[in-house]
Amino acid sequence: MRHPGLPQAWAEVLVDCPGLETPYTYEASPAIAVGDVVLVPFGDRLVGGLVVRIVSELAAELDATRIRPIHEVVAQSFFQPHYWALLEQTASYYQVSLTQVLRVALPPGLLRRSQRRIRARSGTQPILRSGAAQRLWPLLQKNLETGYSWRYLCQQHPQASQGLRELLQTGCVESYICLGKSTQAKQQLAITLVQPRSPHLTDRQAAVLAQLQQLGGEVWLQSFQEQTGASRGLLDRLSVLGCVAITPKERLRSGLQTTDLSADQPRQLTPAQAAALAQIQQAGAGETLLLHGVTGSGKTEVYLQAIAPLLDQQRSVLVLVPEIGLTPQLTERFQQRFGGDRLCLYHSGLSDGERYDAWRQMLLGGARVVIGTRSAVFAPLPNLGLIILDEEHDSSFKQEQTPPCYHARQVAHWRSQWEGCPLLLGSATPDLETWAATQGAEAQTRYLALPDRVEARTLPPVEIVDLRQELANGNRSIFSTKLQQALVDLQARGEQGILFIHRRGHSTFVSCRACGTPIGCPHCDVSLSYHLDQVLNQSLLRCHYCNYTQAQPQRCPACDSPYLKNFGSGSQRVEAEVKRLFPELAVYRYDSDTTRQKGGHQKVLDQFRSQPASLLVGTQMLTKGIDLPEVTLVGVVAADGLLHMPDFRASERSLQTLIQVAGRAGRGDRPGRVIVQTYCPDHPVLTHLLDHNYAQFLGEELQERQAHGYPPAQRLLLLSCRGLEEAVVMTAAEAIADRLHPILPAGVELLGPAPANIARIARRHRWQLLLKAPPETDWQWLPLTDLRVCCPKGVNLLIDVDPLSF
Ligand SMILES: Nc1ncnc2c1ncn2[C@@H]1O[C@H](COP(=O)(O)OP(=O)(O)OP(=O)(O)O)[C@@H](O)[C@H]1O
Ligand SMILES: [Zn+2]
Ligand SMILES: [Zn+2]
Repeated sequence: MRHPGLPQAWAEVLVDCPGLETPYTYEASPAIAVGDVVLVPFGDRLVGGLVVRIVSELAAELDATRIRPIHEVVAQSFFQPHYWALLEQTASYYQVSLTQVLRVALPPGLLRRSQRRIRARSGTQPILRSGAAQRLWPLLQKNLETGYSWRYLCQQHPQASQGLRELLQTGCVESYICLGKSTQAKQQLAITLVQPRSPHLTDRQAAVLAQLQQLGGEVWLQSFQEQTGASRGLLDRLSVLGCVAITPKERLRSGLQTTDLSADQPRQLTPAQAAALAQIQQAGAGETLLLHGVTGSGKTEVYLQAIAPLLDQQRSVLVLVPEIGLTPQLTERFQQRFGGDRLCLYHSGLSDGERYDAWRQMLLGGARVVIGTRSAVFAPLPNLGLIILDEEHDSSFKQEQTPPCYHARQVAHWRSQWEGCPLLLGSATPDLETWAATQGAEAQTRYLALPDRVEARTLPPVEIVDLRQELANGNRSIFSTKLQQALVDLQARGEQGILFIHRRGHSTFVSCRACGTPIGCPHCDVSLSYHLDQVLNQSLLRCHYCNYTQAQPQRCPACDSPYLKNFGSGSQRVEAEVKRLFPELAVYRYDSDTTRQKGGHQKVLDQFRSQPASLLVGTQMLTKGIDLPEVTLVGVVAADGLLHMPDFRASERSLQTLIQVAGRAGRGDRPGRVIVQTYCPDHPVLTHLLDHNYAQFLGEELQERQAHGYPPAQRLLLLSCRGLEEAVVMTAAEAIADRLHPILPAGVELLGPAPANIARIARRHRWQLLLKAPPETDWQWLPLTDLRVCCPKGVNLLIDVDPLSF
């Protein structure tokens, strides 16, 4: 990484100031390397920064005489070399700068919050000139291990910074970065088991010790007292006897709430689970495994048992989940198994301070399990033993719309190789590309299957209802006769059910009966959805892309006719219909409108779970692995909205969604039942839903993709131009096409430019180009700088490697 041979080098430094995104250039000595934490002049101050690039030639627009040198190196290679390599690999693959990767990987303000410290190197004895240096040296001898903060030392002598510089020059002291303790990190008393047995214990004391042991030997004092009823006096007595220690420990702001969860014991594995676990434990460094387990087959139990021995060996585990909505249940299970102290949550819902805390804990703390969403793939865990990606087919692992457009599964794959640990992908409906990698003689990924549900539970039978027939029979309700009867039965038996609808809101669009014009968003090329605001008791039209909201007009904006009609149903309408038809059922809506607040997902699920005869009406969110054992009925109100998406992945996505929704039924002791309503009952996706043969579907779908040259047969890259003025955006896209056509490598195809599926979102027009290439080609030939030059001011170019939406 170092560049000693270069005659003159410049360093691009990411300056740690809020809002600054592009690096600044400084003159660098040959000793400076990428990844160094440095101090640089910025305005009239000195600020911390991170060296992100060393260049030997200065950009033309920069004036060499005005470039200032780096003030000094604070810490060399602050990041582990393979962590840095991972960031560089991500930047290079996704065609973005390292800075853009750093922005998602590191918590904001990392350097600002960190502390610069100085310590003496042992065994050195310098000859010192200045009084300040002579004064500081003996002080540094007093704490050889961690030294003192720069700030503290500066308070010890008026010329301290000069003295410190002299000390640094002699090489007998070193400067390093220490992640500062955040001021808000709370301390709380914890009780730790020291000695489980002692000759003179009373029965009560012995019982309390046994309980502590059962809870894993270390818990928060307060929650332990609440759970066991042990008095503080009794615990203090045990502490005097040397059986326990009661000490303050740091409590993470991002830490888990102190819920009184009972400890959970590992389950006796089924033969299939045991076989999968054995393979995971044999997996080699950097190996990828796919755990394809049908819904309710006990994948999570396999994860838990794969993790436990690693923690005992002081290794860490990273668990990535698609969305935070799914995390409360999963977190709860992990917490019950391992205890809250060994778990850490990391997701974008945390505040900057919380993210910083979590980061610091991960860097400094011992082995632990981190559960997080997409960006947690960059969590700086020491000594990784395993990476797990649960629901690996979920598209929220891919960042879209803002660079870097990375896929956490891809980054996890590289990371497992750098760290030498296996990567375990889990799903009931694996992604076609993941599955394809398990096939054939040169399979890259080991395939593990859990073909059955645990405890001999069966997958719920699926019944398809033809809505055309319902209409012919005079049923104009959104519920077929069969689904209505099923809801009546559900109510009579006091059971729980789920209704799935793929759109939120009340109606999906409003249009004029006189002229047929749908009411559209003024900022996007989509129609507005009808919402009923229960608080304001007002009818609203809302855009699901830019959130533009207006009151429902009285007359058609196009022809002034008063006859407006709502079409298509969303979750709100379904909820209202159920309430009207089945007043005795307790109905809860589970969509992004009702779960917006912190802890909202958990709250809705808890309410639903506590009612005997209840119904959960929800959107896509329902598919994310929630485990509700009492649910016996799943109804899909209209499958059609899913089936007809304009995307080559439409079949794969809709079958995944339907299998996942159907999989919420019959997970407990009572068998489940699934009713799917549709206007096209013969759609191949529904045929495969009926036969529960997902692998066969994937096989057929793979052939389709090969025939049409889509992934995994070909690689894709999307170049998307966005801007306020359509003509300017279009011209930029055409200029890019002109620049690319003459240099396309053999086998690479360029499609477009053309407007995106939704040609305008939030007033920005979108024109795009799609590159298709054989799987072995890379994108390094793309002249990125030139392409950016094609885009005038006001047009943004987004590069999406392996895009998932168009
Ligand atoms: N070996 C086992 N014996 C008994 N019960 C088990 C066993 N393994 C898992 N379970 C229970 O079965 C239920 C389903 O398991 P789990 O949620 O792990 O399945 P899953 O495959 O992750 O499901 P999904 O993908 O549908 O979310 C859970 O309540 C779990 O506690
Ligand atoms: Zn009209
Ligand atoms: Zn809009």
